[in-house]
Amino acid sequence: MVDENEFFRRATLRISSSLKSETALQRAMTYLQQHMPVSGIFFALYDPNLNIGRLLAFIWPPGIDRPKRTFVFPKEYWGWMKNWWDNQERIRIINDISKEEKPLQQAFAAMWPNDTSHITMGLRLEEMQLGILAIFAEGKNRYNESHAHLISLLHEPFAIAISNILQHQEILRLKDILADDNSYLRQELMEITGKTIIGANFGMRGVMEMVSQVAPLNSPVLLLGEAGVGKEIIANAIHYSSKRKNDPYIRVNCGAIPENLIDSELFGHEKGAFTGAISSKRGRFERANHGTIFLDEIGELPPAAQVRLLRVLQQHEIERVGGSEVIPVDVRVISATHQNLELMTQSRKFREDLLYRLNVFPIMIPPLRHRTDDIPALVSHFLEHKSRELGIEQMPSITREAIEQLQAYHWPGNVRELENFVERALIQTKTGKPVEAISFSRLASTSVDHTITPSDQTDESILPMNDVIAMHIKKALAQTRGKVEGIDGAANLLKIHPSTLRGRMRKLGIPYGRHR
Ligand SMILES: Nc1ncnc2c1ncn2[C@@H]1O[C@H](COP(=O)(O)OP(=O)(O)OP(=O)(O)O)[C@@H](O)[C@H]1O
Repeated sequence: MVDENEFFRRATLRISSSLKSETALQRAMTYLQQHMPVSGIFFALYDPNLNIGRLLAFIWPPGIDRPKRTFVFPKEYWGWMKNWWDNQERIRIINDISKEEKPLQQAFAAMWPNDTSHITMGLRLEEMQLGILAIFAEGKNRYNESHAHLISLLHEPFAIAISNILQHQEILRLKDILADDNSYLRQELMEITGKTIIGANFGMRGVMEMVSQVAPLNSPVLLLGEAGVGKEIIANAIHYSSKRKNDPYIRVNCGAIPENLIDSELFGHEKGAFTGAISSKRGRFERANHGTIFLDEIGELPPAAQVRLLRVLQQHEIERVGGSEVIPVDVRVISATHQNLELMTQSRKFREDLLYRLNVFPIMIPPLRHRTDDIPALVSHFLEHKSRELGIEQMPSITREAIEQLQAYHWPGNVRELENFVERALIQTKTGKPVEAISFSRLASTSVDHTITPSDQTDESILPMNDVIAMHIKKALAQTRGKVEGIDGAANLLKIHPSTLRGRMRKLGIPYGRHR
C-alpha cells in the first residue's frame, strides 16, 4: 500500500529539483518507476490556432526513435483536436492505441509503436489549459486506475513545473530579441557616424536614382557589380531610406558561412536537429522579421538553402532545420553578387526560378574605373576619415598629379582598394610632424602601379576589352589635352569619327572637356 502523502512529498521534491526541465523530468521518472512501469515521460503543448503539437521536454527510452519536437495534425482533424484540447479530461489511461479515436491514433502512431500504454494528464492552472504531462511504457495494458490516481495526485506540481518552463522560454525569447535590437542600434549608429555615399551626384547618380525609386517598396533588390564597388553601402542606403528603417537590418555574407551551417544560420534549427544543436535557435530570417535581410555573395548559396530561400520569397514563411512548424516571416530581401548569376543558372549552380524572384529590381553598380570623376572626392573623404582614425591631426592635402595618376589606374579592387591604398599611404606618411602634401606616386612602390597602360599588362592580368579601350581613349585624350575633334583631336589620332568617339566615351563613362 502506497503512503500517498509520502509519495506526493518525494515526487514533488524531484519535480521541482532543477531549473533544467529535462533533469527534473528524469528525476521524477526514476522515482515513479518505483511505483509503476514508466519508460518515457514528456510535457507537451497543443496550439489550436496553428494546429501544432509541441514537445516541451521529454525523456525517451533508447528503444523508440526520438520524436520530432513539433507535430502538425492533418487538416481533417483540426476541429476534433481543438475540441479535445479545450475539453480535455484531467486524466486518461490509454492501454491500447488501436481502440482510440482516429485523430489520436494518428498522433500516437507518429511517435510510438502500436503496443505502448500511456497515462495522459491535462495540466490546468487557474482555469488555463497549460499543456499535457504523459508517461508511457512498452506493451499493451500496462496501466490501471491506481497508477492513474497516483499520477493525478501530482497534477499541481507538474502544472507549476510546466508554467515555469514556459516562462523561462519566454525570457530566452525576449533576451534574443533584445540582442537583435542592440546590434540593430549599433548598426544604425555606425550609419549615422560613418558611411556617406560619395559620388551620389556624379558617378553614382544613376544608382542613387534607382535607390530612391525602389527603397519605399517591398520588392526584392539584386545589387550587381564587381567586388568593392559599394554594393553593401547601397544595400544600407535602401534599408535606411525605406519604411522598414526602424526595424531590424540583418546582413549575411553567404560565402563566409560553412556550407553545412548555412541552412541553420539563415532559417534556424530545433534542438537536436543535428549533432551540436544543443538548443533551438532562431535563424537570421526570423531575426529580420518586419525588417530587411541583406544576402551578400548570394551566388555562394548552396542548393538546399536556395530552395528554402525560394520558399521565403514565394510564401513568406520558413521552417527551422529539424522542425515541422511553419513560421510566417515578413522580410524584405536585398541580395548582392559579383558573379554572373545567369551563367550560373545555365550550369545549374543557381536556380533559375530563384534568380527570377531575386531579380525583380536589379541595380548595376559601375566599377570605379568607369567613374573616375568620383576619385578626387573619394580620396578626400578617405583622407579625412582615415586621418581621424589614425590620429593624424593635420590632414594632408593631395597633389593634382597624384590624383591624375590615381584616375589613370584601373582599380580592379574598386573603392575598397582605393580606401586601403589611402590608408596605407597615410600610415607611411605619418612621421609625427604635420604633412603638407601627399604624393601617392612616391608611396606607390608597395601597392599599385598607377600608370598602367595596355602594354604594361602581363598575361596574368588580362583586362576586359572595354577597359583596354577606355585606357586607350584616355591615352589619346591625354595627348590632345582633352580635345576630341579637329586635326589635333583624339578622334583623328584614333582614326575614328568624332561622334563615334563621343559615343564610346559616353558608354565607357569617360568625361569630356578636361585637361588631362
Ligand atoms: N560611394 C562610396 N562612398 C564612400 N565609401 C564607399 C563608396 N563605395 C564604397 N565605399 C567603401 O568602400 C568599401 C567597400 O564597399 P562595399 O563593402 O560596400 O563593397 P561591396 O561591393 O559590397 O564589396 P564586396 O562585393 O567585396 O562585398 C567600404 O568600406 C565602403 O564604405
